[in-house]
Parts: sequence; C-alpha cells; structure tokens
Amino acid sequence: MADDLLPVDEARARILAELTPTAAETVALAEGAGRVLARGVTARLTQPPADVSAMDGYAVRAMDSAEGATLAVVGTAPAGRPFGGTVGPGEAVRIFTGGFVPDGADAVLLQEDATASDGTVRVNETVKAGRHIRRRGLDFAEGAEVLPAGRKLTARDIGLAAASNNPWLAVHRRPRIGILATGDEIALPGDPIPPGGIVSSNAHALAALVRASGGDAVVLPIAPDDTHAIAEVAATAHAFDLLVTTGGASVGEHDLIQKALGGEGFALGFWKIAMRPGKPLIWGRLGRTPVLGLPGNPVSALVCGVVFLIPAIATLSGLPGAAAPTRRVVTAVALPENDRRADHLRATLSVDGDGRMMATPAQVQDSSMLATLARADALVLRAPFAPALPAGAEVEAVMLAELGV
Ligand SMILES: Nc1nc2c(c(=O)[nH]1)N[C@H]1C(S)=C(S)[C@@H](COP(=O)(O)OP(=O)(O)OC[C@H]3O[C@@H](n4cnc5c(N)ncnc54)[C@H](O)[C@@H]3O)O[C@H]1N2
Ligand code: MOO
Repeated sequence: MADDLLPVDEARARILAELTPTAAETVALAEGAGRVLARGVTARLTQPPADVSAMDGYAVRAMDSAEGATLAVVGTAPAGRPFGGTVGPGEAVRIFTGGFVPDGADAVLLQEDATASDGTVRVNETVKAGRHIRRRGLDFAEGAEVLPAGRKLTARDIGLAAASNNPWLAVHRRPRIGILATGDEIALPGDPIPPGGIVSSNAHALAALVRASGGDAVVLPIAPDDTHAIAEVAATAHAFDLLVTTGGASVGEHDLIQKALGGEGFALGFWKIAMRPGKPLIWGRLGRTPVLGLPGNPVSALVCGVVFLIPAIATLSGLPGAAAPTRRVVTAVALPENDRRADHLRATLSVDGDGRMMATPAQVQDSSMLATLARADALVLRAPFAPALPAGAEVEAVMLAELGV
C-alpha cells in the first residue's frame, strides 16, 4: 500500500497552529530594527508641537502681504528659538525651516519671493493664508498609536519611534531554535571525517537560515545514530522554542529520531508529507517543545527549512506565518507531468529579450546536491499531479534571495 502523505499546505497549517509567539522583551530603540513589536508604539509628543514654517522666509499676515507691500521685520524665529511677541499689522518676523510660526502670523513669505533691506522686507509675490505652514500635529498627535503590535520594524519605523520620543520598544524575544544533526557518518566541518562519512552541512546551513529569518540558532553537538545519544541531547529541548532535527527521519533502521525521542515523551503529530524533496518530515512535541524533524538529505533539509521553518519562525516571532511569497515566472524548458508529491525544482533565473523572467530548472534534481541548490535563484513549484507544461508556460516560483536563504 502506498504511503499516506500529508499535503504541504495542511502540514504547514498544522505546524503553525501549534506555535505561539514568544514573550515580550524591552530593547533599546537602536536594537529594534527587524524585530516584531509585542506592544504598539504610542506617540509621547505631538509632531510638530506647534505650527511651524516649512521654509526659510518671513512669517507674515496674509492680509498685509500682497505683491508690492513692504513690511517691518520685528524679530527672528529660528528652529528651536520661538519669537516671543506677536506679528502686528504691517509686520513680519524672519523665520527659518522648523521655526514656530509666531502669534499673529498666518503664512510664510518665501525668502526667494522677498527683498530684504534695512529692517524691512518687500513682498515680491502675493502670499496666501496658510502658505508654507506645517500645522501642529500634522505628522502625529501625542497619545496616538503610531506603530501597531505585530509589526516587523523597518528603518522607517525606527525613525518614527524615535521622532515620537520612544527610547525603548517592547518586541517579541527572538525565537530560540535548537538544531540537532544526527548520524554516525557526519562530522563537523574541519574535523576528521569517519570512513565513508560526510561533512555535516545541514546544521550550519539551517543556523544561517534561522538567523536570516530573525531567530537565534543554537547548534547542538552532533548526535550519533544511537537512541541514548539522541535522547541525551534532546533532553535539553525545553530550552528552545522549537527543536529542529536533521537526519534519521526516514524508514531505515538507523532512522532513529522518532524512536530516540520516544523515551523523552515525544508525541508525534504527523510524519511524511507529499513533497519533494522532504517527504519524511516529522512534526511533534517533546514535552512542551515543538519538534520539527527534517530529512537528512541536505537539499531536503533546506527546502523544508524554506517551506516550514521560516514560517514557523515568523509565527514564533509574532508575525503571521505564511507560505513564502511566490512570483510568476516562465519556464525555459518543458516540464513533465508531476506525481503526487509537490515538487520544488531548483532553478536559475534570467531575463529574456522581452523582459520576461525565465526559470531554468537544473537537469538533475537530486536532494544531495548542494552546489545545484547554492547556484539556484528560485524554487519552481509544481503542484501534485500538475499537468505537463511546454517551454514558455507560466509557473510559480519562490525567490530564494528574497528570503535571505
Ligand atoms: N526505503 C526508503 N528510503 C528512503 C526514503 C523512503 O521513503 N524509503 N526516503 C528518502 C528520502 S525522500 C529522504 S529525504 C531520505 C531522508 O532520510 P533521513 O532523514 O533518514 O536521513 P539520513 O538517512 O540520516 O541521511 C540521508 C542523507 O543525508 C546525509 N546527511 C544526514 N545528515 C546530514 C548533515 N547534517 N549534513 C549533511 N548531510 C547529512 C546522510 O549522510 C545521507 O546521505 O531518506 C531516503 N530514503
Ligand atoms: O524527499 Mo527526499 O527529501 O526526496 O530526498
């Protein structure tokens, strides 16, 4: 009987449904970029705090400022040093950008439209009431929420939080992701490689993916294919918001993850999904810690990282977790009919003479081939049982660089 394989979207939905955002922590404004607000940011002042000039020129009364009029300059109002008096009939105050518009004035005469001489200024262009004045509260008012909870902070947001006088921000703690690579045959880069062994790439690649997605990655010591060794490392799982394992996910007798975690109270959610690469994905819970068991094949581990781990980190960070955004591109080659597993074809992108984005899937799509994955710009998505497509047909693709992967 064929395996029962869970559809990718359903698997992702089940994973995300079991994750809750991390608690709030307070960080200095300068540390806030890229973090997700746990509480909204409220303006602690009104901006601008009064009517201010948007230009260098003269604060005037519009009714006195028709072309040809001459006004007496009775004071100055640079930014930060308001003029204390009132602008009376026939008077003007020299003003600079950001200066408070003095009482009595209702417009600003642009410096370029004025001729100053000896304590007076001549109006060379009629001024309308309200001209070049930024009204009090134009940008925001004290007490208003300027940034909502759940927002991932951009450089623009940091500027707004600063302007509204917020030196501290309440953000979700970066999700702490434990990464456990298993296998007798794997060795850390630079360490002696056992006979028939392979250098572990998964833990490092996944740690980079976690960091690029806003998480803190903790790479655990490699666990050999031995239930006790895996269980021992897994006993630290409570320290993490999510434990990610790689290897030992499949059906081989050395594929020990489920067996090894069993003794620690592992509750299996699901196993095996309709996806290529990545079929033997495991989802479950070890005590209170969710566990995402990724396949050992390096490309499978990373593609599953894109499809499941990045959205999981988003949800833990307080963002809506969702499938990676896709773009419509054109396949440069004919694609065969797909089988029951949603395919993720590693492809390079180029722009053709008509400006169309063309995707060329690698000819060999083996899930051990990291060089092909590193060269790829995109994952071309092929739904289960998608019909054959001719070259030139449109397909959906995930842009890897946009995800920082
Ligand atoms: N009879 C079957 N065999 C396999 C099936 C199946 O359904 N029936 N599924 C295949 C698929 S699909 C995948 S994917 C792999 C996944 O297997 P495991 O998760 O159990 O992974 P391992 O057997 O431990 O390793 C597979 C492969 O990856 C290498 N590896 C492991 N860890 C790392 C690491 N940290 N860095 C780099 N490379 C790693 C390992 O040496 C193996 O070559 O199973 C298929 N088999
Ligand atoms: O799904 Mo495995 O990931 O095909 O190699």
